[in-house]
Amino acid sequence: MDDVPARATTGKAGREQDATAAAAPAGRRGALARLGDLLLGTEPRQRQRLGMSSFAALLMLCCIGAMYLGVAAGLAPAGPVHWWAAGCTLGLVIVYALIRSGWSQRWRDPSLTLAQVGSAMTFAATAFVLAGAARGIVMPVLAIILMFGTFGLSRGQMLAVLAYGLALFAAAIGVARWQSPELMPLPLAAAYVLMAALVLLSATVLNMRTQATREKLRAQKVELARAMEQVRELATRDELTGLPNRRSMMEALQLQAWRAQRGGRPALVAQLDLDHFKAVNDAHGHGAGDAALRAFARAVRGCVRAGDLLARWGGEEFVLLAADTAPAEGEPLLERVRQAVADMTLPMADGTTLRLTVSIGVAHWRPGEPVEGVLQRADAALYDAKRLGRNRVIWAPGDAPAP
Ligand SMILES: Nc1nc2c(ncn2[C@@H]2O[C@H](COP(=O)(O)OP(=O)(O)OP(=O)(O)O)[C@@H](O)[C@H]2O)c(=O)[nH]1
Repeated sequence: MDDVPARATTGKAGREQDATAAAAPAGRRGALARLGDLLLGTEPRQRQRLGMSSFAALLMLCCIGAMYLGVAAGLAPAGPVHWWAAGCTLGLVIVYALIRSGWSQRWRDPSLTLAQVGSAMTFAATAFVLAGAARGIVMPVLAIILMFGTFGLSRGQMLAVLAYGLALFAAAIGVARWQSPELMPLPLAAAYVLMAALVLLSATVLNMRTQATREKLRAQKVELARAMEQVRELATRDELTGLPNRRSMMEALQLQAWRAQRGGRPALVAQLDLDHFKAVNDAHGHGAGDAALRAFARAVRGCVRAGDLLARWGGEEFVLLAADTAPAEGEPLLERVRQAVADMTLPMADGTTLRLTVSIGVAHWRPGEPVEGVLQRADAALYDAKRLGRNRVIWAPGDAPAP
C-alpha cells in the first residue's frame, strides 16, 4: 500500500503536476529506447543477434577485468596483458560492427557464432599462458564461452570447436609449462588438460542433445502441419466422392453472391438428385450404392468445365455452381451432364448392369438475390423435375433460355 499517493491531486494545477511526474520517466524511457535502437537497430532478428553478442562482450569485459586483477596481484605481466586486452576489445568491436552493419547477413550464420566462439577460445588460451599463477580463472571462462556457443553451433561446427579447443588448450598448457615449469608441474598440467577436455566434451554432449531436441521439434512441427492439412481437407471435402462438401459449396456460393453484388457476370445454380436411389441400395446393397455415388461424381466432373464447382450437398443430392454462365450456355452443359449419367453402365456383383438417371433443377442467379433464395428456386425446379417424370433438366420459372 506504500504506492498509494498520500494526497490526491485535483484541479488544473494538480493535473499539470501529475502530467509532469508521468512525463519524466516516459521521457527517460524514450531516450533509453532511442539509445537501444541506435546500438541494436530496429529489426527484431538483428536486435536479438546484437543483444546476444553484447551480452557475450560484457562477459568478455569482465574477464579482462579479472586479468587486470591478476596484474594488480602481481601474478600476470602488465605489458602482454595490455596487448591481450586490446586484441580482445578489437575482436569485440569487429564482431559488433560486422553484425550491426548487416555485413554478416551475407554469411550462413549472421550471428557469427563459430567465429565468436573460436576467437573467444583463442583469447582464453592466450590468457591461460599470460595469467601465470592466476590461470585457474580461465577454465570457468572457457565453460562460459562454450555454454553460449553450444546453442548456436551445428553438430559439425561443435565437433570442429571440440577438436580446435583440445589442440589449443593442449598447446597453451604446453607453452605455460615450457615457460615456467615450477608453476606447471606435470601432474598439474595433466589436471588442466583433463579439465579442458571435460569442459569441451560436456559442451559437445549438450550441443548434441540440443540438436536432437531441435530435430524432434522440427519433425513434430511438420507432423502438425500435415495433421492440420488433413483436418482442413476433412472439413471441406466429402470423404466418399472426394468432391467439395456442403460447407465448401456454401462458402463458394457466398463468394459468388458477393461478386454478383459487385456487378459480376451471371451464374447458374443447379440441384442434382439421383433418381430412385433407394432402389439401388435395396437391390444391390449399400456398398454398391456408394460405388454408384462415386461413379456419378466422376461422370459429372468429367463433363463440366474446369471453372464449374460440383459439391455433394448430402445423401444422393449434389449442387453445381456454374459461374460466369448465362442460361443459353448452361442449357447444353446441364443436358450433357444428364446424358452422361444416363449413359453410365455399372457392372454389379450379381452380373447385372446398373444404370442411373439424374433429375436437375436449375436457377439463374438474379443480381442481389441471396444464396438461400437461388438455392430454394433451384430446389423447387428439382421438385418439378421429379414430379414431371425424372431424368430431365427443369429451369426455375422465367429462367429458361429463349428457344
Ligand atoms: N449407398 C449410399 N446410399 C445413400 C447415401 N446417402 C443417402 N443414400 C440413400 O439414398 C436414398 C435416397 O432415397 P430417397 O430420398 O427416398 O430418394 P430416391 O430413392 O432417390 O427417390 P427420388 O429422389 O424421389 O428419385 C436413401 O435410400 C439413402 O439411404 C450414401 O452415402 N451411400
